[in-house]
Amino acid sequence: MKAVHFGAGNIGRGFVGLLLHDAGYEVVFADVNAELIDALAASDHYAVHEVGEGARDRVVDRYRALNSQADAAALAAELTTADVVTTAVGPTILRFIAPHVLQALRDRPADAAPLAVMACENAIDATSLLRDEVAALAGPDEWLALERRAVFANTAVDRIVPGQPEGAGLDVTVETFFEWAIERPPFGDHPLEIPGAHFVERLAPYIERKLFTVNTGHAATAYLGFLAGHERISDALADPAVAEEVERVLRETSALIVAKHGFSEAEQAEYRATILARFRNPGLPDTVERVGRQPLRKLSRRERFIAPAAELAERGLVVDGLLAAVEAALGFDVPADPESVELQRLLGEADAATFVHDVTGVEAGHPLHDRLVEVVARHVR
Ligand SMILES: NC(=O)c1ccc[n+]([C@@H]2O[C@H](COP(=O)([O-])OP(=O)(O)OC[C@H]3O[C@@H](n4cnc5c(N)ncnc54)[C@H](O)[C@@H]3O)[C@@H](O)[C@H]2O)c1
Ligand SMILES: O=P(O)(O)OC[C@@H](O)[C@@H](O)[C@H](O)[C@H](O)CO
Repeated sequence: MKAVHFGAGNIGRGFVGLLLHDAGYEVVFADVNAELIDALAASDHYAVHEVGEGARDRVVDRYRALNSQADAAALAAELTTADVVTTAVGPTILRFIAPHVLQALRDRPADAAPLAVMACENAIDATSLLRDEVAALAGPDEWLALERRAVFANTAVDRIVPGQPEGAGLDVTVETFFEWAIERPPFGDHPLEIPGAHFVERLAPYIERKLFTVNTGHAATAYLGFLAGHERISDALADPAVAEEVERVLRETSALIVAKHGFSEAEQAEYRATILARFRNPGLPDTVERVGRQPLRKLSRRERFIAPAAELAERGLVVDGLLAAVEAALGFDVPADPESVELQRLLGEADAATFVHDVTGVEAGHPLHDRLVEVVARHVR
């Protein structure tokens, strides 16, 4: 069994690659970072160091590594005989992966088992997004012939893998916790066997619970922590003023998760408490800059703040904490992050209504719209 995994970064090496390896797959890492790929190719293993209760070290071996930009022919050959394709590159990069997947479907023998494609990104329906990019590249006629050569399954992945310190090499430090939920129905009678993953009939409750609890809480901690002058996520949450605000945000998104997906209040409260304990893990050197990265993506319509706030507002429920977190995000000014630079440029140039329209995608007339404009108006310069 062979899996080609795009994105040999933190979650790629520290989670998806590890679980595929443990499931018995020969993993082929594909990445555009030449230095990383050369280092992976030059080594025959790397270690995943867990931190936290019950931590143990794991070794990933029997992998190969390919530069997906410089060595497209070798990548195409690997894809032709792969069973599984996964990605962990970031949702905005999926369109660059689509041509490789299309080529793989074209090159595969018509009678080969369908290629299982799973995008492991923090985004709702990320695999569907990738499939739509592949279908658009193919065009309707060719897609009709090719689509049966693949199974596209949406997934939700959860494990905090911080940026790795300088000099760590290929090894990755991760938390002990992990969850990988995969849509079951696309596989029909032939589900994959990945012991670390669980297969679910409907992914929406899992991805929304994860994105609107873990990632909403994480991003709120990052933006509020950044403004309070904290560098690490664990330090930000040790600040009572930040912790109180983050808990307020999570009470709001929990109201939505419980109302919409039928998790009980007790179950959701326990999930929330586990997550806050994970953020507080002092052994995890996670930073507000990593967690707050790409603020424009995080402020977009289907993402961790605006999606739950919009649905809560539609239901007439409280969104004050989420709006305070959105306001904190507007203060994320990190020169090394191109989206932060762009955010600050927009705040300097656009009027509040244009900013709300262009960045959050919330339209005039929506119950959240005017409140967002009020928030942004306090920050446009
Ligand atoms: N780190 C986490 O805690 C975590 C947890 C769950 C989900 N995720 C999600 O996983 C994805 C990756 O996050 P990460 O933290 O591993 O980021 P990362 O920056 O560490 O890794 C991303 C990797 O993708 C590579 N890449 C970029 N463009 C590429 C391309 N065109 N083709 C192939 N590779 C390409 C980069 O070189 C990099 O090695 C994101 O969607 C993130 O939201 C991250
Ligand atoms: O990866 P992002 O930028 O979407 O979000 C940053 C973090 O919240 C995220 O990487 C978490 O660590 C992860 O989602 C935990 O499962």
